[in-house]
Amino acid sequence: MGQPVANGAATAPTLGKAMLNKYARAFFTRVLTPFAAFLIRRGVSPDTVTFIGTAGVVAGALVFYPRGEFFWGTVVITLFVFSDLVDGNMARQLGRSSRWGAFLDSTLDRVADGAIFGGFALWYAGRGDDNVLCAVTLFCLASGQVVSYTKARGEAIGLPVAVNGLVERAERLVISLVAAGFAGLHKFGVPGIDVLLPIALWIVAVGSLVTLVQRVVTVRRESEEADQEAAREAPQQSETAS
Ligand SMILES: CCCCCCCC/C=C\CCCCCCCC(=O)OC[C@H](COP(=O)(O)O[C@@H]1[C@H](O)[C@H](OP(=O)(O)O)[C@@H](O)[C@H](O)[C@H]1O)OC(=O)CCCCCCC/C=C\CCCCCCCC
Ligand SMILES: Nc1ccn([C@@H]2O[C@H](COP(=O)(O)O)[C@@H](O)[C@H]2O)c(=O)n1
Ligand SMILES: [Mg+2]
Ligand SMILES: [Mg+2]
Repeated sequence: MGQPVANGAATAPTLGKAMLNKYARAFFTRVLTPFAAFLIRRGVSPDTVTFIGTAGVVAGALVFYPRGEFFWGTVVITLFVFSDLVDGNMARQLGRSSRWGAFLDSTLDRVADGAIFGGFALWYAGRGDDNVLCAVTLFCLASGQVVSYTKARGEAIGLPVAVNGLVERAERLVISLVAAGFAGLHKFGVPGIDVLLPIALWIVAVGSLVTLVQRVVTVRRESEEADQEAAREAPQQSETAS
């Protein structure tokens, strides 16, 4: 989120970036920039794209996934999820990247993620009938939200949080959605392929846990360094004042 950018190209420090955000974002920025420019010419605002994209993801996840329609759910979600890359691109082309936009983008990311993993959980709690996978899915949902929270809270207390970790949002989505899309082919007669979704959910669960530990350790180190720095500066300031 929120990286400083110019002409649609990310210029943020890449320290600690996970693989997709580091490499795929640049590619999709190039691909999606003409489409973002087209929407701007049609008078569409970045906020509209953010809202419509989220609504599409939520609808795709909650209409199809609880019924076990993983292929069609993933198709609908995939059509809308790239709006998350288009809205920021539009804001940057317009020179209108704003704090409000950053807040809206991140907040609605959490809503979309909740719907995707909530849709899987509803399936396993219902006709999918698997308590263990329901629990793993709920862990994916909760840990993904906490992983994002660690960064937001760390940054809110003035720390750089200079690590993104092993599995950030793009990885969580790509692993889960690609697996769900292929697993959905089971309904079209492809045998055995439905096992991909449970495998993906376990990978996302373990990866999110590792990422959470990476971020907590980083915030602890950064906050200790910041507190020590503040303690060193405090006596100097009182000497200057007296
Ligand atoms: C046989 C047929 C099967 C059909 C299968 C169809 C499969 C298609 C499947 C999936 C496509 C999935 C695409 C997912 C794309 C995700 C794009 C996206 O939204 O990325 C968002 C991400 C982060 O954006 P932000 O910076 O706006 O968000 C920040 C983030 O949420 C932070 O969270 P944290 O990481 O901390 O947990 C928050 O902290 C922060 O607040 C928030 O603002 O954007 C990126 O990272 C950019 C990279 C995107 C890379 C997309 C790669 C897509 C790659 C491949 C998809 C195609 C796969 C096709 C398979 C086809 C098989 C037939
Ligand atoms: N409605 C919006 C959405 C996003 N922004 C800005 O873009 C940044 C996120 O970029 P992505 O490529 O990850 O979408 C966000 O931090 C905002 O600066 C906006 O202004 N308005
Ligand atoms: Mg976005
Ligand atoms: Mg986003």
